[in-house]
Amino acid sequence: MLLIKLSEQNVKVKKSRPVNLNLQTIRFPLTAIASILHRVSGVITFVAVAILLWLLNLSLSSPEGFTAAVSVTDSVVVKLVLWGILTALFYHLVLGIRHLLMDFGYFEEMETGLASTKVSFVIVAILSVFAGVLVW
Ligand code: HEM
Repeated sequence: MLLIKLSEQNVKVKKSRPVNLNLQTIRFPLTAIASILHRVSGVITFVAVAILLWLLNLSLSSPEGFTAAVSVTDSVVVKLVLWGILTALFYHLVLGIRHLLMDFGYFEEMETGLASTKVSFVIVAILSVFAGVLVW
């Protein structure tokens, strides 16, 4: 009996809490998405350093190694990976500079923060096209 009463009380307490666990109703603002992607691009860049150092080492090891490195980068999949790495690096760089500017007190208001995010996205898109031209 006591247990039932206690569990009824529990249910009442839980029901009165303002919870919103329906993920489909939660919308992140653009600035939050930019921030999450900045961390993701940082992790991609971190992993990419190992891949690029391996490729550099292979290309510098010997003339045969250089030919091997060239043939590795000849495949479409590897080109796509390299393009993704460069895009992530450009994203991290541009949004990182925006972040540092915010640390200095710029773009901290809602409107300027949103505007600087949009401008950063456009710059990254242009640099991403440039990366594609470099890779292909
Ligand atoms: C090899 C190069 C780099 C790697 C592997 C790297 C990696 C990372 C990672 C993993 C984070 C996320 C840390 C976290 O959210 O807890 C981060 C944050 C950050 N990175 Fe980089 N990064 C690199 C280069 C750069 C460059 C060139 C800039 C210049 C703009 C930069 C600016 C920043 C800033 C400002 C943050 C802090 C963001 C925040 O506090 O939310 N990073 N970096």
